[in-house]
Amino acid sequence: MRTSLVKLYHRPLKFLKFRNMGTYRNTLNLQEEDARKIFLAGVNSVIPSELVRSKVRRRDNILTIVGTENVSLDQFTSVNVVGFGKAVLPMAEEMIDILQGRLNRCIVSVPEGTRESSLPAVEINRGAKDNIPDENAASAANKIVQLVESCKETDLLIVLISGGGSALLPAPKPPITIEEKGRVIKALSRSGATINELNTVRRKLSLVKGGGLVQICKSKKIISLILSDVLGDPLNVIASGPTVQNTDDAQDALNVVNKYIGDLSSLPESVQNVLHEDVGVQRDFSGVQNFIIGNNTIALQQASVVARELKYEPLIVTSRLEGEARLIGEKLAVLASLIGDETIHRDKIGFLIKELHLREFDTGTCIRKYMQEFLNNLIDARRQRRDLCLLLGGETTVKVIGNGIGGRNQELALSAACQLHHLKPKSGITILSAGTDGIDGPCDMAGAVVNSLLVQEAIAQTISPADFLDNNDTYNFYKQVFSGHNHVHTGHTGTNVCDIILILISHKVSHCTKSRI
Ligand SMILES: Nc1ncnc2c1ncn2[C@@H]1O[C@H](COP(=O)(O)OP(=O)(O)OP(=O)(O)O)[C@@H](O)[C@H]1O
Ligand SMILES: O=C(O)[C@H](O)CO
Repeated sequence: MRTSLVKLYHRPLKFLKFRNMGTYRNTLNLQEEDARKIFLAGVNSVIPSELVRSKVRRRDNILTIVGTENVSLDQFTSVNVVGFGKAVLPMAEEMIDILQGRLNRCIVSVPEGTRESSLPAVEINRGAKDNIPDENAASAANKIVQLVESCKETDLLIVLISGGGSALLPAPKPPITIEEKGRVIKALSRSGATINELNTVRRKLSLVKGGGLVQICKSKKIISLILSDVLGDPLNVIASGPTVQNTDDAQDALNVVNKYIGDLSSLPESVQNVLHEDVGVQRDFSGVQNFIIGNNTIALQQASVVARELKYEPLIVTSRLEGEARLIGEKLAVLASLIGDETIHRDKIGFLIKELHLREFDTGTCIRKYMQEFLNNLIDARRQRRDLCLLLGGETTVKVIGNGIGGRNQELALSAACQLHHLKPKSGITILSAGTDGIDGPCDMAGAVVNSLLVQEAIAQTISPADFLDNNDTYNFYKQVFSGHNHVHTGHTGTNVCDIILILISHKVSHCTKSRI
């Protein structure tokens, strides 16, 4: 299959008029272009079809998931593929191509508005508008359940999973209706339940989540290929773990509901009853394999390769950044300013990193060891007079109180820009924050890229960044200052592995006087 990689749209700098064009501004201009290239490299490394193509190989009738066992297709009577999630159509198309001559059926449940496919073999069902389960998604789930139930012991089932899979495979335990289940999930979500908590409840209320899809399938071999949109890739959370053995306690879902809703009597009786049920015994899962084929770490790693090619010293800080976007933006600006200073402030940097919980959990590295390595790399890079590129992945949050337009990435970036303006760092600093899905909040931009001069330039245009931040109107801030030049614009990328935040720090101290910046 041919894939089109994601492109960036942006107004070239030459059309913009900057005052005081000087060495410092030039450094920032270059950093901005580099930040965009590095981000794009990260996104393009997690394009779903490419991931399937690179991780699944077929030679004659031997199917290999790279880095694991080989499976002979000859041992199976038939091969079926099912998929649910925002990114599974291109994944399915690649699988169909790979399974040529061996595929029985392929059914996917994808969001409303998803494109057509040129492959007639893929049975596309569209539903769950705005990520809310509906009758269309329920009917898709029904078709998928029927196919999975019809699989024989000697069949191979391949399951394709990506973010949004929970809403696209709704099969509530009877007598709960789709509407009732949706109401409970919405109430929890509005009360601030995390995705881990939401999906704990979804596992309890569903026939197919929490390993339920395996439970209804007789096939001895089930292979799941998963594109993770959850920090840390917890298999039971991504799309609520339909092919992962359920290890929940009978009390877990009840605890979540108690925490956020409190009075269970406000819930439909059907939901109350199922919440009180025991978690049943599940079948043998030894023939089930769940593979993460793409995640935020992969995107950060590829971004760091390109950062190095662009002559930066890349330092991956974390793939699990969480917290209030504005606060995180401020802290990252302080961290960048400290790192950009001539003296290395070991204690202050260490304190900030701990405070931000920027640990590289993925490698299992303990925080002390990680900090030591981080500081050593930093000192080395400084000695060699190399520019730095810090890479972070994750997903921050925004409590929207204003009535403006924006998203967590645009808000993080503007808050960082305000802090940089306040701190007046001597090094050139550029911060990019953008969603790998290309959509930040309810607007058509992936995020924004800012630097240590942006706020000064906004103020010179009598634009107050604080007012825009307070009204959660960061989208319009960027539109007004330099006509949206600072936006990161990709359109829908077709993938989603959370957000990427890049911090570029020049080793050169500004030639401009402090008052200049
Ligand atoms: N005006 C705004 N300013 C800042 N953030 C906003 C604004 N409006 C919405 N948001 C934030 O955007 C988030 C929704 O963004 P988005 O649609 O990217 O969600 P998501 O959870 O990342 O979805 P997906 O799982 O598809 O990536 C909400 O959590 C909300 O906090
Ligand atoms: O579908 C879901 O449950 C979320 O996108 C997390 O994977």
